[in-house]
Amino acid sequence: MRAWLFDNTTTDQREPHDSGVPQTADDLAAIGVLYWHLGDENALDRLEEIAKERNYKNRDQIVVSKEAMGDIYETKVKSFFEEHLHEDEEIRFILDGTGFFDVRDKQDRWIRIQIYKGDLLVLPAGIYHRFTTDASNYIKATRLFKEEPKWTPINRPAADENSFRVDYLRTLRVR
Ligand SMILES: CSCCC(=O)/C(O)=C/O
Ligand SMILES: [Fe+2]
Repeated sequence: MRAWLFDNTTTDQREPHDSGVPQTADDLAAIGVLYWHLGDENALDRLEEIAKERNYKNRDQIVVSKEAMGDIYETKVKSFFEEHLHEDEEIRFILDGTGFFDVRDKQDRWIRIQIYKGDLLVLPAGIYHRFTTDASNYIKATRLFKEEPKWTPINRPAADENSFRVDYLRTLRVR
């Protein structure tokens, strides 16, 4: 994982958009974003331990690529990049490839998080975020869920009064 403040330019979303201001795992933890690098050896055993500790009961796999998605790839990548939240954690273990998750910090700036094979990223319920593939146009991930998947993305600003959003902001003490 590597993270930085997004530069807010409007060129292709798949470019790094690196402002040159790095962000650390502690900066992410301050907004409730959890990160582990599970490595190559024993990564799956470690994933099972964390899934047990955190009660992640369900999972599936997703491949985001032109090859896997065909004609819907570009539409799908655009929809992942709409600013949204979920009423459950978004939990992704990266099996292969790379991509960018953008999350809003307390000052409403975008932090861009580049994720790699062996990374486990957990976004809390209620955080505004978006996802894009990078220039490689390929990522393969395990998606984990506490219960049945709650897929529905709730876009900003419609989600501003959502109770999961309000609760999340309370945990940050910004509301
Ligand atoms: C690397 S997983 C693809 C992105 C995704 O599943 C999602 O829900 C983004 O918000
Ligand atoms: Fe999402």
